Amino acid sequence: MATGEKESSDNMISLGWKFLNKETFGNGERANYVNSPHVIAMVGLPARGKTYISKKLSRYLNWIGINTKVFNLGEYRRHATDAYRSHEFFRPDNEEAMAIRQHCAELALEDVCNWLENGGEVAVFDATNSTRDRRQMIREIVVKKMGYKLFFVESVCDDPSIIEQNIMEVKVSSPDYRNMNMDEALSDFRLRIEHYQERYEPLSEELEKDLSYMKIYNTGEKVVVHKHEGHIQSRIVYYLMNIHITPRTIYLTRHGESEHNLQGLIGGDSNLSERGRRYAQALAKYIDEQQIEGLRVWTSWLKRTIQTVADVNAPQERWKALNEIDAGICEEMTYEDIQLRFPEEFKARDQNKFAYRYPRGESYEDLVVRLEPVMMELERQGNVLVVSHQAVLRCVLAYFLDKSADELPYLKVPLHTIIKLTPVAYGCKVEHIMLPIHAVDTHRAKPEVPGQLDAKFVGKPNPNPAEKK
Ligand SMILES: O=P(O)(O)OC[C@H]1O[C@@](CO)(OP(=O)(O)O)[C@@H](O)[C@@H]1O
Repeated sequence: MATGEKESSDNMISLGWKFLNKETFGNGERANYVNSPHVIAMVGLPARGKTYISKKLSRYLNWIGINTKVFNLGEYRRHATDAYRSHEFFRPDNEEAMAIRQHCAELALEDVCNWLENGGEVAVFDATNSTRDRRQMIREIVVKKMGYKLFFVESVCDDPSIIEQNIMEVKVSSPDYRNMNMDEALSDFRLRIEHYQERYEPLSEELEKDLSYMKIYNTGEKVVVHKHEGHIQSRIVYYLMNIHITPRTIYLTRHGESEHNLQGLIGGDSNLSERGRRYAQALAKYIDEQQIEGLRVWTSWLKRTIQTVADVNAPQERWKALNEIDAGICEEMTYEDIQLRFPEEFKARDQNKFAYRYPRGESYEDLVVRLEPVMMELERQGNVLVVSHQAVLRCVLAYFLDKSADELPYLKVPLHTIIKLTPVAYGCKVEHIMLPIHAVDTHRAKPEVPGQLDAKFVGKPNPNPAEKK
């Protein structure tokens, strides 16, 4: 069987809906599951979390292989008008400013269309789009002229504490307020909201019955979905129903050093090494000291992760989906074994590590598909410690840190290190906590010449490599 093929029809099941529009994987291209380009247009008053939703949604869609880009109208406006001229600029009766704002919206939509014409799949139009006229204009261009799908996402929020938090976290540090002190910026921003409020027309079931949209009230307290169409829109609705903004922390770590790690063997299901066991104890102590409220612990089904959390005092769940990448015919070999026995395979992996699928095994791309339900559940949870493996945690990190498919398989996830992720504003704060127990380094950087192996991995061929499993 040629590299990249998977032998059975369970392929269709395991890779699920990705197969709707594309037959092959492992060929260097990512899945293409968008039939026609989509525009997701945000709706809502300022400080309702539209940019947060846009960025988060775009990160998720890119991670699952849908080429997505955010177009933020505020940036076009800042570009068109050299400096921010106070809330007055947003008064509905300011005709000069209105003309500039209309022009900026047209420019942004032009860029949206150009981008979608050139291979983009989903464009997120991050603007207030708070009047029916504006939404009509978007519909004329996006649906009638270009023939794309259009889906509105409205964020409705009347909880003053959420609005206040949003203003403090992101608005006062906006480039608009570069030359203003915080109090001035705050009161200016509140007046800006009032100007929008004068003309704000929420999406209406009676008056805009032909539009496809979803409305999210108070960051998810209630959700209304109207005429959503097709696969992508269902995914978006499902995703946005699962996310929350309650502060929490996610801790990621690989298992302690394993016996296989010591021997340079990939995959398998070995026990922890002596140093690995010491890491397990140190991890339990660290977690205990942190006093993390409501912590849950997730591991894979493999012995090395389960042993790593043996002394961690918190409820535990095992996820098969967190198991390490299946290296197929290369399981329990060293990189050197693979280079010697399957040189073409070894080289092919270096040429496109994300898409490369081990014969009878998996690719990183497969891993992302397998991990999608885990990430969705992670979005719903509070504090979680995820104990998994090098390849799996690269995929998890790429999701949180918005890394591309090219960067993903080379992200560094060293042994005996806790990676602490805390959501902040539009992204994630990352801290690396290295516990002081030495471990081997299993990271293989992208070689300059595909198939090349650096000294670190040479000289320990496995005397008894596993035959095909
Ligand atoms: O994709 P590469 O860089 O080969 O890394 C994945 C490999 O990392 C290893 C260690 O070499 O992970 P882990 O020890 O976390 O289970 C292998 O099991 C796995 O095949």
